Amino acid sequence: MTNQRVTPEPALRLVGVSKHYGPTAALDGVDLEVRFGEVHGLVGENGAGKSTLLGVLAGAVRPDAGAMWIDGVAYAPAGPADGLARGLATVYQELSLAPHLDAAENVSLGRLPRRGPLLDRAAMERTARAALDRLGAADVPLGVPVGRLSAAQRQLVEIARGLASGARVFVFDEPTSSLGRPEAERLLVLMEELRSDGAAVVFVSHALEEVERVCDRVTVLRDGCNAARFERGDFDDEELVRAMAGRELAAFERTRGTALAEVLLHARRSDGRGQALTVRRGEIVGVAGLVGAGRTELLRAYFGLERDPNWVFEGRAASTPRAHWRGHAGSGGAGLVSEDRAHEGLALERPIDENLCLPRLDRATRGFGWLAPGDLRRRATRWIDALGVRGAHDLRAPIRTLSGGNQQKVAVARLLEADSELLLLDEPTRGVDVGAKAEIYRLVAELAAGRDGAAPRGVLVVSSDLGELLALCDRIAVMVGGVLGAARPADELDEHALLLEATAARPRTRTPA
Ligand SMILES: Nc1ncnc2c1ncn2[C@@H]1O[C@H](COP(=O)(O)OP(=O)(O)OP(=O)(O)O)[C@@H](O)[C@H]1O
Repeated sequence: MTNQRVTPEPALRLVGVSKHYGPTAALDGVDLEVRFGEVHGLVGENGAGKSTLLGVLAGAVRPDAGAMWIDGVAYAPAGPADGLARGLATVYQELSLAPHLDAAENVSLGRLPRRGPLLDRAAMERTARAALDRLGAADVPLGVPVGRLSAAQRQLVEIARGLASGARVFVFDEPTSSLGRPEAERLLVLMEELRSDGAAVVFVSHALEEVERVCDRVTVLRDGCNAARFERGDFDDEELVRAMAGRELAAFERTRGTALAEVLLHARRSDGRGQALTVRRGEIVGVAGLVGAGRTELLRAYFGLERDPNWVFEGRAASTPRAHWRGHAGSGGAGLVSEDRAHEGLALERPIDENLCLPRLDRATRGFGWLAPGDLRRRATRWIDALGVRGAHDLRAPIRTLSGGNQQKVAVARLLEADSELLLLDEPTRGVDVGAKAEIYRLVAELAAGRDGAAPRGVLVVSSDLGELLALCDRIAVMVGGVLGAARPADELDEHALLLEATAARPRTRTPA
């Protein structure tokens, strides 16, 4: 009796969890076990069921079948508050805090301390400060609405909220995908620290090298089912990809393009600071930099989405971008894939096929042609096959029913479908799985080279994924504090060099000494 081994209960146990949406089995009998003191990876292709599983865990999605336990005690949440009450904190990629409340209020939300009839602001600040200090996040301001904080700071507030409520299970939903490299590194270290403190950490990510680095075990989902489970040391990212896809995937390797003489875009700062950026027909140019360096602002200024007297634009595609803004793409001119697909990229309530073919529909309704329903379906199906869009059984279903990564594939496909001369891609593969990433790179490279006898296009890519820029681009410039350095051949650069330049206190000046 005294010799009996005590098996500690797993932090989290799920058995046979299922969730159907009409004919789609988002989850089909999924099992998951996560221990205290481990970081557990959860990976799978776009549409594999990861977000649905997190929704079930957080109490936001009601499963059709299955059972769950937290620390050995049955868990059947009726809503998101139940998770936190049972010590489970979910850190979402999108803002899930109350944006108009500040960090101190968000950390104590649901458990606001009172002194008599009044809120005890001093106690709230003490609690928030203590939790943020534990995270080494003294730089997060307490008195600012969290809607105005950076993505990285908001995540820290969410983790602080979990810590303050005594959470022992932390679930991270693609936490590094909207962060720059330094913030992503900080978050990975934080997850490791939570593990050292004995917490259980679930890490959902498409960044497989990060998964390989920090995870003790990894559960792989495919088509809503368990596909594999790996222990640390038993897998590498190639093995993960094979388990996710159920087949070998061809890696993307680009033969560098040949830039033609024609300048499609020439962007320079009106105050003469830094270098000008030129995109010629036939080439892919990348812009690296930290989050907040001003890269997105450059694209938005070009499109006239924001009044910005800092930038002057010239070149063939410079005169008409605004006219082609509707639907984010158009014939001739330039087209943009926005980094904010939910608000600016897609019409979430409109059908999948309309979202895909919007540029053509736009022209059709303007009297430049007519798109028959059969034609719409054919074009949409072609893209769905080319990019492996999962879950698009019914092309007339609203696009919000697709998983996040599959929505992103549609946003990119739509731009590829338009015949813009200049493509501007802002974080084009955020949330996209490895297989589809390679497919998107291949299609973009083909467009730059001139496919099926079409004229070569020019491409400008903004990305926080340095590997992506190095794989895809002919030349890469780094932006620091709104000022661009010189675009240099990608072959002469590596991630380290780009990161060094991006984190330099001052940008390189026009005339090196
Ligand atoms: N509200 C919904 N209505 C219909 N289908 C849905 C709904 N939510 C999810 N689905 C479907 O369930 C499947 C699983 O989606 P889920 O979002 O869980 O995938 P995921 O693994 O998180 O993908 P991603 O990596 O792209 O975020 C997909 O086929 C998706 O289209």
